Amino acid sequence: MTTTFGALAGRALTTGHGTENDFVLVPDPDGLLALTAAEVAAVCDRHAGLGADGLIRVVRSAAVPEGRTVLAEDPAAEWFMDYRNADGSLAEMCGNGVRVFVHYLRERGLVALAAGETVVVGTRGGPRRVTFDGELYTVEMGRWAMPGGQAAVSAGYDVVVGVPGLGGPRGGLRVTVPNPHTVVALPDETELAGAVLTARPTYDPVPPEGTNLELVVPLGESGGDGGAVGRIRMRVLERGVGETRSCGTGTCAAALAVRAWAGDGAPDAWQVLVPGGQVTVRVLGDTVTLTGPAVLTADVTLLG
Ligand SMILES: N[C@@H](CCC[C@H](N)C(=O)O)C(=O)O
Repeated sequence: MTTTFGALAGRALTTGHGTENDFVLVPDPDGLLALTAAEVAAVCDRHAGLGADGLIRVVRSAAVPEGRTVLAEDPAAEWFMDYRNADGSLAEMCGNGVRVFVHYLRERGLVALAAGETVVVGTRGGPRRVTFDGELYTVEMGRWAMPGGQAAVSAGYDVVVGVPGLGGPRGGLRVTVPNPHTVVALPDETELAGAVLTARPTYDPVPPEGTNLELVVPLGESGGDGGAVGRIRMRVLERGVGETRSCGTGTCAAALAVRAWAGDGAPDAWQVLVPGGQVTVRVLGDTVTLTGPAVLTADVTLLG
């Protein structure tokens, strides 16, 4: 029986997760690996491979063209997160993955990052500043956008989404962070639980770059010393993966959509509850931050 791990066979890899959105980390500091989509899909396969929602190649920015583009914008971005979805497709950004990536760099001594310090890393979405507080990582996720603009927010939606199990089409709001998301609000957790995310949803119009889909239930707001905090329950269907237990960029999109729907006076801070845990999203004008945990689970070697 042969495997399809190709260049990844025999290599020392590490697994980890951020709120149970799980990844295989592949060290390739000098950018010598030419990974194919088939190899990535084989490693991420949950039955015939290691199993993961995505693969992250850990490479010096200077060693790959996309990393050199980031370095031109921010020379401090020594390391580049080369993120691939489980089907081998590329994505602009991974909010849970970037925390796990920085945790890996710190644990392996590839960056010095004490509590309270910040590191800049490269991603396809541009440079990202990540701060370690001694326990959690906060990622400055960059600029967000709603492609449908104020008209979509006022209407409440700019895409009609058909989700199996929901019994009829729903309105969705597009949000880019900068990868594409469509957020659909549901009235309660019973309806959320009834959505079937193993079957393909329909979109009208069809998003040209594909989309991640977040189903959200707003759970209200509570006051606190730092101001009001909103809470959201979320399930996610990731582009290039399937249903996952968390999606960092998706939690940002969810918070941004619910905040926009709530209108003036809505909180800037949001706790987003996902099947794999919870993260905090803070909206800072036209940018957003994401705070959450990162865990490494195993060092493994794939057999050839
Ligand atoms: N899980 C990620 C998002 C990964 C990329 C996404 N599937 C896409 O194709 O846009 C996250 O934590 O943000």
